Amino acid sequence: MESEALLSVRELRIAFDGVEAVRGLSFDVRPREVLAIVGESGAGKSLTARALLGMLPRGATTSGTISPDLSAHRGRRISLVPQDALSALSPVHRVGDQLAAAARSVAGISRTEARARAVAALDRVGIPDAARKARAYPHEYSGGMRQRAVIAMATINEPDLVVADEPTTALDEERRDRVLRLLGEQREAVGAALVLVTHDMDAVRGHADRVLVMYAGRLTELGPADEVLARPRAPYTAGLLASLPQNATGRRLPALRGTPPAPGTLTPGCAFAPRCPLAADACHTAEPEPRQVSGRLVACHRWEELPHPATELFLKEGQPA
Ligand SMILES: Nc1ncnc2c1ncn2[C@@H]1O[C@H](COP(=O)(O)OP(=O)(O)OP(=O)(O)O)[C@@H](O)[C@H]1O
Repeated sequence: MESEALLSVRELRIAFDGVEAVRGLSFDVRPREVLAIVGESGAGKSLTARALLGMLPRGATTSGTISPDLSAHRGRRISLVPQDALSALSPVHRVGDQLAAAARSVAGISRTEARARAVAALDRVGIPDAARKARAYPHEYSGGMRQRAVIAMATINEPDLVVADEPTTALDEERRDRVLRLLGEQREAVGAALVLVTHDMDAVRGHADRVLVMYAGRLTELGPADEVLARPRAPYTAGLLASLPQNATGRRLPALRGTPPAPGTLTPGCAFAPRCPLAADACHTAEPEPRQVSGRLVACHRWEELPHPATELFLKEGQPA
C-alpha cells in the first residue's frame, strides 16, 4: 500500500455485542488528499470515520491499528464536520465566541487574538461582514451560513485531517456542490487532508482524489476517483454508479436490487454475492481479499468478468418506468 501516509488504518474491526460492523478494513489517508468513503447505508462508513476521530459510540469494541492516533489531538490535528451543522454549534453562545474557544483550546493565545482568528476564519469561508456576524448567535444565521461556520470551526486550527461525515445529506444538488467546493477550498487553504463520508456517488465526482468503496464493513474498491468512476472494477461499484440519475435510461432506478446485509446476518462468501449479477460458485464460499488491479485495490473474485461499461448488467433487469 501507499508509503507516504498521513494516517494508516490496518485491519480495523468494530463490533457491537460481538457482531462486527467493520470487518478488517485497511487503507491510508495521504497528506492533503480528499478521500471519499462511499457505500450504501450500513456499510460502516460513519463508524470508520468516527474511529479516526476516537468518537465511536458507547458499546463499540475495536481491534486493528490507526496510526498515528490523531484522535489524541482532536480539534488540533483532526477535526469533524458533522452531518447536522446546527447540532455542531451551541445555541447559547455567539458563533465568534465558539470559534475563538476552539482556537484557544489548542493555542496559547490571548482572547483578543482568538477573537481575531475567529473573525478571520469566518471571513475565509465567505461569511459577509464577518466581524459583525461573529457576534451573532447560530439562530441568526441561515442554514448555509451555519454550514460555513461549522467548516470554519473545523479548520480554524489548521488540522492535518478534516473528517466530514455526510456533510451534504438532504441538500439539493446546487447546495451540495457549493458545500463540497467550500470544504475542498478550505482544506486546501489550511493544507489538510479530507475524509469525506457519503452515500452519494455524485458527491465523489469532481470533489475527491481517491475513493474507498465499502460494502458490509469491508473494502470493495479503492483507487483514484476519476479512474474508479470512469471504469469501476468491482461489480458493487458498478452497481452504485449505474444507480446514478444520469445513467437512467427510462428504466426504473436504483439499479442495485435488494439491500445490504445487516451485520450479523452475513452468509458465507462475498457479502455482495446475493445481489451480484456476476456471482459464481466461488463467490458463495470464500470472501474475496483486496488485491492490486491496475493501480487500485479490488476485492472481487470476478473482477475480470466485469464488462465495460457495466451499467447494462444492472439495468437489464430493471423494469420499464
Ligand atoms: N451504536 C451502535 N450500536 C449498535 N450497532 C451499531 C451502532 N452504530 C452502528 N452500528 C451498526 O453498524 C452498521 C454500520 O454503521 P455506520 O453508521 O458506520 O454505517 P454507514 O455506512 O455510515 O451508514 P449510514 O449512511 O446509514 O450512516 C450499522 O448498520 C449498524 O448495524
